[in-house]
Amino acid sequence: MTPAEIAPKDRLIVALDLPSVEAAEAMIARLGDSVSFYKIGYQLAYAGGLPLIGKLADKGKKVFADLKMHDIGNTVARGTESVAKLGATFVTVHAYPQTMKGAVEGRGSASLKILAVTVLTSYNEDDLHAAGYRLGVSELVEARAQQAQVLGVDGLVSSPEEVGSLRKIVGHQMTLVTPGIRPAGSASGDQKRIMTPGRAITAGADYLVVGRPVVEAADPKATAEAIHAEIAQALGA
Ligand SMILES: O=C(O)c1cc(=O)[nH]c(=O)n1[C@@H]1O[C@H](COP(=O)(O)O)[C@@H](O)[C@H]1O
Repeated sequence: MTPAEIAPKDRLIVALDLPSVEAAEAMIARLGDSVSFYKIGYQLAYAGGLPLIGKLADKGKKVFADLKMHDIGNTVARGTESVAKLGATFVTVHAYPQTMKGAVEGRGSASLKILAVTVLTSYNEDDLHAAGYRLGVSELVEARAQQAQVLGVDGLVSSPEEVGSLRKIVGHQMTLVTPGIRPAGSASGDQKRIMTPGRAITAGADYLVVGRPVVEAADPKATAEAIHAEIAQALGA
């Protein structure tokens, strides 16, 4: 499937940032058919949530295993080899050359797609500087995207602010996934580089990751459906 063929509703990835498998299953039941793609990250994975990947896949849902791996190349390669057996569609690694190379090697011929996290959406220029980087956000995102592309990584995670320039660099060869999504009026929380769903899609994102605005909403299903409508409108679908 080319990116242009992804249905508006399948472009929303709901982050199951919840404290237990029970809480995640209750949220999945509330969202029902409205959500087709889920993300399992630190909070749920470390609370016993990894088997949910296979369970969701068996029900026809897609799962993004947001494990943000970063270690010596061999460890990342062997870890990716294990993740590839869980049934996930995407897995994240941090966009360091050895890490990305290890993940691509460990994935081998499996269908799992490797996404490289460029610069976290909670970081701005000052945060990068404090972490010891000399490049600014857009320069570092672009440099890492170029390295990821050369190493055979499948997609990039960035804020929607960088998606336009990333598209120019990687074309449609790589999948662009953007967290830092905030429907108009919702709290930004710890996110610093944010956009509304409609603007992120217009900027060129393939998939939007949304956590708290959906899972903490009074009506998560209605909120997810409103995001779908905004995505469809932005696509002119
Ligand atoms: O890899 C990610 O998904 C990710 C990368 C990034 O740069 N920023 C970011 O927020 N995320 C994840 O996306 C989700 C965003 O959640 P909310 O801020 O609650 O919408 C969280 O699960 C984060 O771990």
